[in-house]
Amino acid sequence: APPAGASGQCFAAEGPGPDLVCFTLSASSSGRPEPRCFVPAPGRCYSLCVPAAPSVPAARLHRRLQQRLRQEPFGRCQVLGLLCYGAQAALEKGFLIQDPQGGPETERALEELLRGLGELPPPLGVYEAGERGELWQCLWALRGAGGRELLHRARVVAAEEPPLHPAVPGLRHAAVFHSLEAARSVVEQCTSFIPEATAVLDLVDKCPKHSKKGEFPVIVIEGLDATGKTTVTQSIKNSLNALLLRSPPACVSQWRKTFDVEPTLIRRAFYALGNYIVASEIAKASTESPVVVDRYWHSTAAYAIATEISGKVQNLPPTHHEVYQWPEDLLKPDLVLLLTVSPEERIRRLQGRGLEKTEEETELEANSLFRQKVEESYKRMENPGCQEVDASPSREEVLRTVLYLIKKHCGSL
Ligand SMILES: Nc1ncnc2c1ncn2[C@@H]1O[C@H](COP(=O)(O)OP(=O)(O)O)[C@@H](O)[C@H]1O
Ligand SMILES: Nc1ccn([C@@H]2O[C@H](COP(=O)(O)OP(=O)(O)O)[C@@H](O)[C@H]2O)c(=O)n1
Repeated sequence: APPAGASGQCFAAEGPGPDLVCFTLSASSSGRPEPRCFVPAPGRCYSLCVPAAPSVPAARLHRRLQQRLRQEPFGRCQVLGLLCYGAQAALEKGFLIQDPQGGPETERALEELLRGLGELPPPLGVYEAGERGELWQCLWALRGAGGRELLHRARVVAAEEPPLHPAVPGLRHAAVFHSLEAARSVVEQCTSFIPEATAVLDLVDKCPKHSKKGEFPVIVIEGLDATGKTTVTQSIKNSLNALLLRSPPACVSQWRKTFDVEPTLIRRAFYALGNYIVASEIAKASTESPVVVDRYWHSTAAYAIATEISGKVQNLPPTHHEVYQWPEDLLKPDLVLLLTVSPEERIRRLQGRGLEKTEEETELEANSLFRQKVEESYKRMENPGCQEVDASPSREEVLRTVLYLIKKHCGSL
């Protein structure tokens, strides 16, 4: 909900610069300081937002806007992610577009972009400085024959940062799925424009529902890229005569590149379904031998949370939040080990693998925040939680530690 005392809407801009900037829109001044730096003169500032409710058409519209705003003539603008509360305090997701030059071209291009979206395009927000330097937002609905109608004009005043990041309440429906049905229904809505969605659903529907674990232990290895999951899971497989599985499973991995370019809602639903397919493989395999799994639900949830929650680690949902709870209808492993290494060691290992040798400093900074959020989300997972393993020592030593923990938790094998 908008922060207490907000009499209109609240805006939270994301991106470089301030982490979460909140503004209240109100008919009269609240006496709070004016956000003077919001539109740097002689620049102009605009907003475009679509409903943040978990709907496939809205998610695709957001993605379309994002792609168009990366093209010309918007190259000279700074485009920031924007979360805002619209009518009836419903969360909206979109973009704040800052044009440092402030000519008429950007506004014309934005109008054209919106008109190109077909019927009922989202309104265009235009920010204007008032006579005394105060800031106003005008919300324009685009009409036929090049016309537009003013829907709303309101004063922009600074607001306090809300106690919860605005994306937190919607996470469970927009990115972190807690049931097969929830993920399935999203992918089902995509069959008309993603042919692979039908193939994924066919595989899911062939799996027995509510798979039960066999008598052998099931161990999941989690961690960021290059923390040593492949190395450790291979070694466990050899040491314990275990079957090695991974999520997403081989049968859907050829479709990853298709779903990876889709909006969060669709992409995360695909990975969630992958976990249910793996669950049925685990159920079968664990009647015959120990099973080791390279990534599972904790990866799907932790990456989804970390990408949806912009800004600093403190913006993550608080500990014990419902997003950190294991889905009730997904087979639970006996033990989940989280491999962690220092950022420096992780980069050494990435480079050793011949990937990403050079990175811009700013990107590294963004990556570092992202990495921290993924790791912290992993650590907050519950029921089952992740047990952390320092994976910085040698391969042999890491394997010894992991085998010791498996014996301790799963008894003699
Ligand atoms: N304990 C370790 N010490 C040093 N290098 C390691 C260790 N474990 C893995 N590596 C190396 O680090 C790189 C990433 O490991 P990998 O197992 O592929 O990680 P992941 O599967 O988590 O991405 C590989 O080149 C691997 O050989
Ligand atoms: N169970 C899983 C596995 C991967 N993923 C996604 O896939 C990405 C990493 O997968 P990957 O196979 O490249 O990882 P590595 O094997 O390189 O460590 C993450 O960014 C997640 O977004 C997921 O959501 N759920």
